[in-house]
Amino acid sequence: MAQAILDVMPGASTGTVQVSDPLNFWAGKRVEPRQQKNAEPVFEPATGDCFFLLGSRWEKREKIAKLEVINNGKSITEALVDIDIAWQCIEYYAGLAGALAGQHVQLPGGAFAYTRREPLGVCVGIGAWNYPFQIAAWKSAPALACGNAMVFKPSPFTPVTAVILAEIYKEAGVPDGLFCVVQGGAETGTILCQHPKVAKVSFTGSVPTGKKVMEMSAKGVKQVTLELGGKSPLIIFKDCDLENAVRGALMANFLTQGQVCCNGTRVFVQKDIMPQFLEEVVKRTKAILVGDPLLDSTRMGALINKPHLEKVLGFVSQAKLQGARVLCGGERFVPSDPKLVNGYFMSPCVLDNCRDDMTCVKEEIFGPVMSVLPFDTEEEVVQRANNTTFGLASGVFTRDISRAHRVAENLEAGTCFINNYNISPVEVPFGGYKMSGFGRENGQVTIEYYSQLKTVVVEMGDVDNYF
Ligand SMILES: NC(=O)C1=CN([C@@H]2O[C@H](COP(=O)(O)OP(=O)(O)OC[C@H]3O[C@@H](n4cnc5c(N)ncnc54)[C@H](O)[C@@H]3O)[C@@H](O)[C@H]2O)C=CC1
Ligand SMILES: C[N+](C)(C)CCCC(=O)O
Repeated sequence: MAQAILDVMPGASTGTVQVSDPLNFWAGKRVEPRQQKNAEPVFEPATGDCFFLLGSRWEKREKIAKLEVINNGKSITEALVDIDIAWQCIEYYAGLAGALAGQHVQLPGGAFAYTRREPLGVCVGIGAWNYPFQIAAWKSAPALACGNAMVFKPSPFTPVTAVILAEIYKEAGVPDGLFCVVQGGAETGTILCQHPKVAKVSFTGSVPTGKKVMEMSAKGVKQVTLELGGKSPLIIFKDCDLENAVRGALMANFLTQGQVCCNGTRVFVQKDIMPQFLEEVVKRTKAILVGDPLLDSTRMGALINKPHLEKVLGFVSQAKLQGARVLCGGERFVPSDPKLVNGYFMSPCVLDNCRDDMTCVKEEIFGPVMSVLPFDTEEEVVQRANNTTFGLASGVFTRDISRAHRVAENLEAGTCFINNYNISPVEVPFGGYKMSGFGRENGQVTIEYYSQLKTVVVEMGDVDNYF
């Protein structure tokens, strides 16, 4: 089954593919053309081509990415990466499915026990709108690999691409009902969390909703994974490679229009290098091309909706009132293309003169707004970095290897990036400390969150009876 799912995931072409094709994850392997296995190809009348059964995987990748752009507003460049991360995730858990194993435990007198890793049953996935396809893959791939069924509810703001994932699974031969998508908002989510036949809920979203999901799940003693918000620190020491630190700060703040839970939005910069850092980061931020997210040249698309754009702009206004200085951006952006004039675009913003007690530094903005804060010493910055109820991610830029690992150890966060930020290889666990949630996605450990362990105890002799 896992192999069948991979056969229809985007990324690789059908037929024999060239080893030299760096974009092809099946490089060098023979992949059976899908139409040989399925006699009923589905044609797309609008374009005349056959999307799911005949189009090369490479074309599918592009089409799903375009749908994700329309779904979410992020740039096509980022959407393509999201689709790649999704198939990599499915490939990874497809591989792990065959590696699920128990333990054999020898007991006295020839008796022994063994453990079996068993599915939980029906798992519910509830997604946020910022990575719609990727979140659906991050939740469903380990769930299905562990033998569970999943009912997935995307955010009502981004209902489209989770359905495409369901179609891919179906085409691969996943039985009806094993991965279902239900649409809806809070009411639908509530029904799913309260349903007596649901064994587990994996939720990605805000802290307030996460608390509700946990409360509802507690009533049915359901397992929960919570991937919630963040206000992550990025610490830049004066001994860093400044060029890379600036790149890291941009990666930490401006992906998906800044609507990323693990973003490093509190950028602590050691005072000695503050002027150089600000000059470079502002220059680079001003150069970010905002506009039509379907164009290859665009680097930042539109925010998710009008109320959210207004909320983010409101954070910038409040920051100004509280004494922050806007070094660039922070305004509604109207592209010259007439068809985009009503879009929810804003110019990416760098705030200087920030203090730890400002709202922009304390609260999750979930938009393209970087707050820069000066610091003097390592001890001081670690204490300030940890002074938050969140704990999703963190980052440190330094050339001092001892310092890097010492800081990583002392930061209260589920991830610490050293000399990089916001990369997410499927092999490594992702999840929060403190109010950013618990449980993990990605990595081998996620198997633990989608399976349960049965112990089987085997007696080889007589029963030792006390009565
Ligand atoms: N840690 C992580 O991996 C991520 C966390 N987030 C967080 O998500 C937030 C933004 O996403 P939103 O979609 O606005 O969050 P949200 O919490 O409003 O909604 C998330 C999902 O929960 C559903 N929902 C809403 N009320 C519910 C209820 N009472 N019961 C069950 N489900 C319910 C929504 O329909 C949606 O599918 C940000 O705060 C961000 O930090 C976003 C992406 C990733
Ligand atoms: C892919 N990455 C690391 C940029 C973000 C993933 C977490 C999220 O869903 O916001």
